[in-house]
Amino acid sequence: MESKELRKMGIKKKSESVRVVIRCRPLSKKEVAEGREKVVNMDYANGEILVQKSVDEVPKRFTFDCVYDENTLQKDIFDETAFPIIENILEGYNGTIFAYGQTGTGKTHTMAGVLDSDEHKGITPRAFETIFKSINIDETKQYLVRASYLEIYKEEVLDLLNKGGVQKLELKEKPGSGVYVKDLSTALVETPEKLMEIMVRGNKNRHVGQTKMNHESSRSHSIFTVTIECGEVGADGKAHIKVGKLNMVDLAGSEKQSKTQAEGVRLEEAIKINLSLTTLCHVISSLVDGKSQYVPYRDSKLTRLLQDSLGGNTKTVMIANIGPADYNMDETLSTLRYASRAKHIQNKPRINEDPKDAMLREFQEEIQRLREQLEMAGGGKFNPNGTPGPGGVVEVEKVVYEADKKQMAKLEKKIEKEKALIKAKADEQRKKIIEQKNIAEEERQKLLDDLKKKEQDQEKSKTKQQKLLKRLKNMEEKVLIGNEVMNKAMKQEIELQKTKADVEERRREQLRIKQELQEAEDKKINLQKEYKNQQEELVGKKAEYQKIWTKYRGALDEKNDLEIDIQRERESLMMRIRELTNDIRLKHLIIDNYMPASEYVKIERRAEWNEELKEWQIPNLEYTGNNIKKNKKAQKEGKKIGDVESNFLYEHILNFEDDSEEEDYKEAATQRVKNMISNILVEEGEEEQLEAPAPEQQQAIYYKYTENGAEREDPEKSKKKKDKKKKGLQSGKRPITAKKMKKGDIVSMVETMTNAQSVNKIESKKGAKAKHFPKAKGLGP
Ligand SMILES: Nc1ncnc2c1ncn2[C@@H]1O[C@H](COP(=O)(O)OP(=O)(O)OP(=O)(O)O)[C@@H](O)[C@H]1O
Repeated sequence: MESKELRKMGIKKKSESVRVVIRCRPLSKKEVAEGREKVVNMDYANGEILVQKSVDEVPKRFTFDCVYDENTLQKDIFDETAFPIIENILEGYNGTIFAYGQTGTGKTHTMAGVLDSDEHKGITPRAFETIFKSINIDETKQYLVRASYLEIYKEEVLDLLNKGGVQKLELKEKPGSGVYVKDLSTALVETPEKLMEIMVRGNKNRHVGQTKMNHESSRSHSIFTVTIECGEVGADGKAHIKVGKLNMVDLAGSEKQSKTQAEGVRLEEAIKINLSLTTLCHVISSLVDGKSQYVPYRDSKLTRLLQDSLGGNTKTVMIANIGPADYNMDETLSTLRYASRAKHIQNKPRINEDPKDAMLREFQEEIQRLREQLEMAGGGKFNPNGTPGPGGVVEVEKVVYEADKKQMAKLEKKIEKEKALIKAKADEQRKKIIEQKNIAEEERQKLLDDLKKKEQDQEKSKTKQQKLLKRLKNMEEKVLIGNEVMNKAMKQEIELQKTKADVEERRREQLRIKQELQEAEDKKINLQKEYKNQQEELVGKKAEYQKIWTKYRGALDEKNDLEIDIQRERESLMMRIRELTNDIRLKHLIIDNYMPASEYVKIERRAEWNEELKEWQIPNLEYTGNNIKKNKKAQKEGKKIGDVESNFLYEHILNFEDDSEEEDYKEAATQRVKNMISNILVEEGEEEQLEAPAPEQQQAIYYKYTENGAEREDPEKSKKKKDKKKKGLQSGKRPITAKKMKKGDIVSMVETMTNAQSVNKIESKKGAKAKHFPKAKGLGP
């Protein structure tokens, strides 16, 4: 059904994919000589290609509408791939056949081939023949065929048929008819031979050059276009014109500079070629990924001219040419990937019906005018069966054309005869005028001139008739109509091609279904695999989960145990902290109340941390205070000087009733307090002396303890006091608390001593003096 009718019925025309076939050329002689390996394997029956560099590599698999290996005949690839498109062109569709691929892979061989070889000629010359065969066997239609040939060289559009030399042309766009080339030469053709002539002429103008990869490399993209207009009677009984356009495109090949080693002009060409091919790939990608709003057709002349063929209203076949050799594997894979993508491009082919600018209509109108003029000029009846003319019934038009041919032949003879008759008549009359004797010379001349003019006018009229006739003949010759007496063999040939194409179409359909089924099957298997994997994964995960759960439970128990342990430890630490805090409070109490702040600072400043023993140490302990005294005593008694214990407390804090009590306490007390409160006090500035100790010179510092705390005692006074003590005199100022103290009971001693009330009482009694000594801190009332 026609697209117009479908549209009227609100049915949208179905879209169809770009058909993609692959052709692999044989290994070249050079490649064989170099020992190149074949990495491409083709399965024609399944439309499959496997690319594999080595046996242990997983092959890369691609499927296409059809795949052709190196043994494929030119005729077969034409019949199966190009013929169906050509059939559609004659029905008013636009069609594009384009060859794409790396340089030197056989694009030109596929499209043009060897023009003068029946066996090796390519798609384009075969298309010429088929077009005319198809026209000739159809007696019910009128056709007008015209051709143009252009190339895109370094991003310039050049007219290959321009008689005045190659000319740069501009691209224009017309709403409705799309992109076209302004002022491109068009040749009307009536025979396949004329098309061939045109092609050969155009090829001479093409940019072809030698590269490292191909000794006759196309340096430009070429497009040979054949436009076929067809007049026929539609279902409505009226004549309609359909216009089909066939583009045969031989692209320049993509090339890697590293391989072609192109330089200068060749490199310049290669850059432009690669740029436009990259744009072509971008166009393909944007058409296929479905996300792009924008398709970059305008980024190159090539894509602009192919706009209708890719994602437009054209039936398109892409022939992707590849090489079989290992060293081209990357390019082969790249071509196959793009070809694979191109399979998904959707076009919406439609029949071009009754376009306003159909040339055939202009021809029909002109022919009608010529007939009428000839008739008026006495040329006889040109339309014996009425006036079919433009828009008339083609069936009748064909009869008219046949009648026209006879009429024209008759008219031609008649005009020739009439012309001869005019001349003969004029000659006879001229003779008579010359022979007349009774007229003046002047009058004779006038008669002769008049005769000549008449003869010329008559001749002119006949020449005009002849011109009209020739023009009519020419125009009618261009309008092609099937020939009833057409060679039976030719008809059979076309029929055979049609049948072959039908069979091929069915085979492809089957293959497509098979591929779809295979894809569905693969998907199913993958899903099953995935499902199986998921099930296995689930079992694995369950076991893992169990493991983790057990671990978690264990960890939880451990955490609880730990928490209990920590709690326990915390409690014991708290106890320890309490103990220590109490201990520290005791130390503070002792320091604050029994040691002047200045002395405390001195001791603190001199204290050193012994990392090894993890304790604070005061250097030169043995050379200080009572130790010296003790040492002296020991020396006097002839004893050896050994370790001297601090007797600070003994000497300055406590007074005991007897020696044994004294000794016991001394032992206990020094153990607990000796590191905190040393009895070694060295006057500031004595450090140097400490370096080289002279015990006799060391001056002991003494403290006296009063109810108000500790204060430094004058050494002289202290000496006297000691002397007194020696004499058995009791000091009246002895601390009351010391007397009450039990052995080792420091805390009770401190508590007694620091009883807040008594301290307060003392403070209130002593007033300002008490303030010079720190008070016991941190103890409860
Ligand atoms: N199928 C084939 N059978 C035999 N020979 C082939 C085949 N395909 C290509 N060749 C040969 O390989 C060579 C290169 O082919 P061709 O010129 O057609 O490549 P191309 O793809 O058009 O290259 P470029 O892009 O450089 O123009 C030519 O000599 C051609 O005859």
